[in-house]
Amino acid sequence: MRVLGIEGTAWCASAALHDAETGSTRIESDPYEPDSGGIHPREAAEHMSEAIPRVVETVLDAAESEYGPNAIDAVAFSRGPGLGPCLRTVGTAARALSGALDVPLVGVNHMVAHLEIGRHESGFSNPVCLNASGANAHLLGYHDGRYRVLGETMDAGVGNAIDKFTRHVGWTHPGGPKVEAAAAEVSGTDRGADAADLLDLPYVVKGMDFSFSGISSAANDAYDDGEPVEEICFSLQEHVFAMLTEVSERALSLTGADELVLGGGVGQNDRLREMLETMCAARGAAFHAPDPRYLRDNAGMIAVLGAKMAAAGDTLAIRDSRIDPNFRPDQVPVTWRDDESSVARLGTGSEGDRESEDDLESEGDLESEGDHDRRGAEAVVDVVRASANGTTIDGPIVRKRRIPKEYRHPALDRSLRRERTVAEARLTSEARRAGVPTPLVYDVDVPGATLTLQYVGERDLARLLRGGDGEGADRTGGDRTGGDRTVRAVRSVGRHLARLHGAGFVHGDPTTRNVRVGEENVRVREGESGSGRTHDRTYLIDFGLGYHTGHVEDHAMDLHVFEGSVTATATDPDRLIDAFEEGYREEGEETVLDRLREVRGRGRYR
Ligand SMILES: C[C@@H](O)[C@H](NC(=O)OP(=O)(O)OC[C@H]1O[C@@H](n2cnc3c(N)ncnc32)[C@H](O)[C@@H]1O)C(=O)O
Ligand SMILES: [Fe+2]
Repeated sequence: MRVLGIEGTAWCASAALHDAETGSTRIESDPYEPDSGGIHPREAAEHMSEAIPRVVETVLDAAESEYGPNAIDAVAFSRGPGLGPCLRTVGTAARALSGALDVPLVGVNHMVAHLEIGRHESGFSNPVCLNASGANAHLLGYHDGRYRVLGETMDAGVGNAIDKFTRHVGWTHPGGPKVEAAAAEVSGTDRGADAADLLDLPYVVKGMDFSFSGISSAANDAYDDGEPVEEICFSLQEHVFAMLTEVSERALSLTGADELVLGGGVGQNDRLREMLETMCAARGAAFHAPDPRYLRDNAGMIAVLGAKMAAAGDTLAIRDSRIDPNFRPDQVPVTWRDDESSVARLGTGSEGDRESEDDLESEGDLESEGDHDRRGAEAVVDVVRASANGTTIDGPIVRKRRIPKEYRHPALDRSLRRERTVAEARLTSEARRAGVPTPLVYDVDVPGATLTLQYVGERDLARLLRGGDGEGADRTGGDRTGGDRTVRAVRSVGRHLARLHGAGFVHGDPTTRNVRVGEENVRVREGESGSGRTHDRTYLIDFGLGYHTGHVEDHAMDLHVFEGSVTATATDPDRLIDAFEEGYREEGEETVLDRLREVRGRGRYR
């Protein structure tokens, strides 16, 4: 199968021919280069209408001279997301060509193409995908027929966030390569590792979501204040890419996946690639970054995915082929994958750390086996048996140490570990005072970034979700189905978050991994059969990203983060999400739920 791909979502007019049999791809691109400032939508559209026919013709001519008159089996085009006027030009050209050549039309989601090209090249079966492009920044993972958004920017795309600064400085689009070159002047000297070179900029991650609006403005302010532009560029990269690397690691940890692929134009940046590579190496995950010509916008990725879709029969009738400027990656039914398994691999044995922890517990040999290590996304957790903990504390304890992250600038790393250790200690206790079950905090060692905490629960909610019906059924006494057990657990998480918000702070990272679930004995009520009864207690842990805030938006984000982690990993997310929101409604404010719906529906392509 040979597919003609056409790309033109914003700045790059491009056509490509991909031959699925030989694997060869020929790409012809013509970028729009504004004389000043950023992308002007009207100019970009004008560029597309001139350049698209040209690049298509070049590729078609080459195809015909190589393969003869019936060179093309399908025409694939990027349907969105992107700038409407640009997309319309591409759509019109693609429809006309599919008619003229009498071959099927394939509508490709540009963001899914950015991620599939890495999967295609690497041969990874089920990676977490980081899309770092101009107008977007997503973490995606395949689950139950779609690429789910595990995390994403809450405002600007990563490239746009950087370009906003370069526009302020007066540099032309694209700004990313210029920032990289300027930053290299700092990191090229050994001053790079020196704390003095790193400007303090906002670092905002919320679970696997993140925000760049504050950092762009702070970088602009630093420039206006006379900070050297190289140092701003260096600090901007260190912060922005560390945020992306951190959320990628959290996604690997949440899903249990051990493969990461990179996509998008910002992926051409060496420092970002280096950070991701370092992070993956440290946790034993495989990492793949495609060749730069497949990272920046190009029609090769459209043709490669187009060929897979066409082979799966996933083609479009002309009347259904409208473009979609807000086309989200999770709207695309994935028809072309033969591997149906989910990116979420918890409980299948590929994720050693949590698995062995739970085995240890279920065999009831925590005390006899002794100490046990676990490595989460940011900390190493030691479970210490009761008789060896050297205290009078009855029951196992955990020592949780935030380990240095080699990928991060040392000064940034130190301050994050310190801040989060302090926040966790403080908010874990505050939450308990607000009536939310949390571990007792026995000791805080701020310089060592280490907390000593009570061991709570038996397993995390992520594992309970994966366990499905079988797991909970016989462990909960009167409860018939584990499904009900998980529903009750998520409802209580809703109540817990409402209480935190009522007390004036957010958890910051309420994913299913940060909820522990354990049985608790309750007294037998009169007339009830059976010798005893237990019910579940759900604890919130890991308050390191929490902070005090009364903003409805921040409260809604907490709910969004939790729902994101459920949607990405649960088999029947809708029921769970309803229960979670019911729980929140019981104790929280309706305005927060209204805002949550707004956050969810927000188009983020700016
Ligand atoms: C919707 C679609 O039009 C859009 N595509 C897009 O933004 O082009 P893409 O090629 O994926 O990414 C361009 C961005 O990539 C940045 N970029 C290019 N080289 C870079 C580098 N060396 N370091 C940092 N950023 C770089 C540019 O500054 C620009 O912001 C998208 O994928 O979001
Ligand atoms: Fe792109």
